[in-house]
Amino acid sequence: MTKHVLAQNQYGKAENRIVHVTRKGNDGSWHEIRDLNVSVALRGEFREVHLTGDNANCLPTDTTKNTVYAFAKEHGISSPEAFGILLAKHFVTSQAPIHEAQIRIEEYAWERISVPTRKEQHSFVRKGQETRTSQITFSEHTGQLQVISGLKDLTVMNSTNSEFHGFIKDKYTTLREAYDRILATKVTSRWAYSAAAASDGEFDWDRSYAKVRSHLLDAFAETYSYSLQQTLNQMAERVLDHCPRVNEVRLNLPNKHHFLVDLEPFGLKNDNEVYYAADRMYGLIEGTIHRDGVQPVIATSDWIVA
Ligand SMILES: O=c1[nH]c(=O)c2[nH]c(=O)[nH]c2[nH]1
Repeated sequence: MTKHVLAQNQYGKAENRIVHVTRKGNDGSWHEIRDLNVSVALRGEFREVHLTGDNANCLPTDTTKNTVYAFAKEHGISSPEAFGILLAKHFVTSQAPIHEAQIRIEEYAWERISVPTRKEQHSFVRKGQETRTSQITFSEHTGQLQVISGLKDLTVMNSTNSEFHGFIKDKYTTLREAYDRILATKVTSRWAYSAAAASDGEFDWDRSYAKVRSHLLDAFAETYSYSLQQTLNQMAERVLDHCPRVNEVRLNLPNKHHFLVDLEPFGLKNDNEVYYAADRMYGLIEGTIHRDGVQPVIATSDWIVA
C-alpha cells in the first residue's frame, strides 16, 4: 500500500454576505452602510479531523459564519482591513488548534442618493456604471422608427422606509410581516419613446437618458415603500410625469433580500444593524406602465437574472 500524505489544508465558511447599517445623528436618521463578502479560512492542527473523524479540534464553519455577523454587531465595521484583523486574531488567539486564519474580504462600494428635500439619508446606489441599452427598429412597411432605451445593473438600496405586511397568509406562508426592512434591487428598465421623438433629428438622447436615470433613482429613494411593486409603479410614473417624450416604461426589479441576522443566541440584540445579503432566491417584480391610449411595445418575456 502506498502511503498518502495529507498536505496543505484549510477550511472555513466562504462568502458570508453581510450588510451593516450604522445610524448616525441625534435621531439616527443619517445611515451609513458597509457591504462585505467575507471568507474565512482556518489552518492548524486538523490532521485528526481529516484522518480519523475526531472533530475535537474542529471549530465548525457555521461558527465562523456566526462570528463574522456577531463581530459586526459588537465592533462595527470601520474598514474591511480593521474588521479582518479583528476576525483573524480572534480565531487564532481563542482556539489552541488554530494557528493561522486568513480572512478575505471584498467590499461593494455604494454612493449616497442624496435627497435634498429631506434630512434623513438612507438611499444608496452601487458604485460603478450601469450598462446603457437601446433597441432601434425601422420598418419600411410603416416608415416608423421605434426607439426603446434602457439600462441594466443599476443597484440601489434603501436601508429603511420599507415595509411589507398585510399580505395573503395561506398554510404555506411563513414570511413574517416587516415594518422596517432593507429594500434593495438591481434595476433593469426599458422605456419607449414616442414616434415623434424618434424621428426628431435634434433630440438629445444622452440628456434624456440621464434624465430618466435620475428620475428612476429619485423615485426609488423618495418612495416610502409598502412593497417593491408599489416602488416599481412610482418609479415608472415619475419617468412618465417628467419625460413627455417617453410613452412607456418597463421595469424588472429583483428583490435582493436582506435578512436580519438572529444574534440572540450570542446574547446580542440586532437593532436592524446586521443583515445577511442573500443572492438567491429572489422575488422578481416586473411591470409595464404606459400612457393611456398608447399601445405597449416593449417585450415582456425577457429573461432577467439578478
Ligand atoms: O415587496 C415585496 N413584494 C412581494 O410580493 C413580496 N413577497 C415576499 O415574500 N416579499 C415581498 N416583498
